[in-house]
Amino acid sequence: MKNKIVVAVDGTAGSGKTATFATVAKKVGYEFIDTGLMYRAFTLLCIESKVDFLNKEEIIKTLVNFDFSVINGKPYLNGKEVEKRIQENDIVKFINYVTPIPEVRKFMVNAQRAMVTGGGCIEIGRDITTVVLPDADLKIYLDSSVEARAERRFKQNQVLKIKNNNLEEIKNSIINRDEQDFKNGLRKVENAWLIDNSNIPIEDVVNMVVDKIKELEGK
Ligand SMILES: Nc1ncnc2c1ncn2[C@@H]1O[C@H](COP(=O)(O)OP(=O)(O)O)[C@@H](O)[C@H]1O
Ligand SMILES: Nc1ccn([C@H]2C[C@H](O)[C@@H](COP(=O)(O)OP(=O)(O)O)O2)c(=O)n1
Repeated sequence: MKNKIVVAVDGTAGSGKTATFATVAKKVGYEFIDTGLMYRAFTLLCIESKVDFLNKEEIIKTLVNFDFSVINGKPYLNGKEVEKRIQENDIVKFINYVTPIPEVRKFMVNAQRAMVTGGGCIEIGRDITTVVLPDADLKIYLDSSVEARAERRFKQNQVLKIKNNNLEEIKNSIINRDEQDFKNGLRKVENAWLIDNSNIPIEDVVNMVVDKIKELEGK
């Protein structure tokens, strides 16, 4: 009888967390939670509520109107499906005003912790191995070079037909997001497994992780 485990994943913007671990979750029959969607959806709510992003109180007050759910793998904001909308450039432009606010992070951390009720779950983000799930059975820190991540995001945007897709701008945005993420506490904790996938095909990373989960389930 295998004992399903809790997997916590952090990593830099565009390193491949979603694509890699959504596939891993499918292969091992685990639930997959992408906490970045929550921050993106909340940023969208702030945009729609026309908040002044320089006014932290206004952003914090908006939390009372924030109703987020994931149904059949798609994110919903106040009952409306927002999967593509929250990948648009305006979200990336404003999200760094939202993610550093302690009251916002406290709200999100509580919600994200409550989503994991036991083994059989993979949760990804920036503070999962450090704050949300510090006692996870398996902790992974995924990273890639800025160049590799910019190239991938550029190609991803082409597929998604994201407007104003510019490689140099993406590279600068990744550098800015990294800076903000590190300020927000993104780091590799001692007992996390570092995977640098700059030159490793996604299929190989998926297989490495699936093997590790199966090994730990058997323990
Ligand atoms: N090991 C890899 N090699 C090449 N491309 C990858 C690899 N892992 C992920 N990608 C691609 O990189 C892009 C960004 O991945 P994504 O999962 O959105 O990153 P994140 O969730 O960390 O922001 C996607 O197009 C994805 O398919
Ligand atoms: N647990 C989390 C998850 C995401 N964030 C931040 C990091 C990013 O700036 C935004 C969006 O996260 P997301 O994972 O969707 O970003 P990328 O897909 O990696 O570009 O939210 C966070 O601060 N804490």
